[in-house]
Amino acid sequence: MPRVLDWGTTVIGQGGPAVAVSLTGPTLARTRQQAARAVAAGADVLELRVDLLEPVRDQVAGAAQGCGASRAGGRAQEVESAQAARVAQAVLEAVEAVGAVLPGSPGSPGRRGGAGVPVLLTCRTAAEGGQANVDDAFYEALLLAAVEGAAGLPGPLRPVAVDVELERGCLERVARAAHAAGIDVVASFHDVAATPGEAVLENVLERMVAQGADLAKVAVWPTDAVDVARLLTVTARARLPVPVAAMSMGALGAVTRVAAVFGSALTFAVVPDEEGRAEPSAPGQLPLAEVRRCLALLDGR
Ligand SMILES: O=C1C[C@@](O)(C(=O)O)C[C@@H](O)[C@@H]1O
Repeated sequence: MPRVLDWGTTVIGQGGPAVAVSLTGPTLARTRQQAARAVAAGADVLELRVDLLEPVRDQVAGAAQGCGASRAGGRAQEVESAQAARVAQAVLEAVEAVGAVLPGSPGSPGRRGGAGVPVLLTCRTAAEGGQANVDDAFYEALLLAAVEGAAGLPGPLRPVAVDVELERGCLERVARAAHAAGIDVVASFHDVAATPGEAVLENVLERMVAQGADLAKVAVWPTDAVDVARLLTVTARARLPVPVAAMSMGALGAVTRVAAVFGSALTFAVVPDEEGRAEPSAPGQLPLAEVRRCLALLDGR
């Protein structure tokens, strides 16, 4: 049996998939509204997609310029980590802004307690379909600075987990720092163009575990139903010591977001805004209420 993750009000890896809602901004005010709506709609996890937030993107854009100039001047590393620290500061301000609107849950004190719905901190890189156009060294420096800063936040404001892309090459080092800070690690693999073969997907999951993942997550693009079936097969067969989350993107893959029997421990849904507009963080995400209904219908127990 894989380990169960205790994320305060949410348990991952037990009793069907937890439902996450991504906060996509782009302004901090909008992010706060999205958080409040998602909580009211019953989200189990809030994913803060900082790569989509204007204040963070502004800092990243400034950093890219600074790094280009510093490379020419030969002080690349020093300037890069100073820039990463500045971006991390913008990330932490967003974390605090969201944490401040979450209702407290007096029954669950402690490190993962106070704030009710747990927050997953994600900075998705451009190569994986996100907006953070940073190189691998910068990505690592940013995550390390963000984790270090997050460790200093009061428990109720602290993200319960940080997302780390396997293919950016820093999972093991970021996992070590995150664990020292009491923060779990969601290892991610994204293929926004295709669904790799079974052996590749299995290898991805194994590498995630070997490098310190607490949750192993893959999101891939299907070109036909066989791709979707393959992802579900890999998910169902996975025998890992940690929970697995797997989703096939787009309309074709939507079934993977609502079919609990294959064993995915986490699914992503949207909560429409006051005008009924949904802002998915990836194609194929369905409204939270429908996801809950499908999960109950297709429960399989
Ligand atoms: O990794 C994932 C899954 C996802 O890509 C999806 O397909 O729902 C959405 C992302 O925001 C999240 O970080």
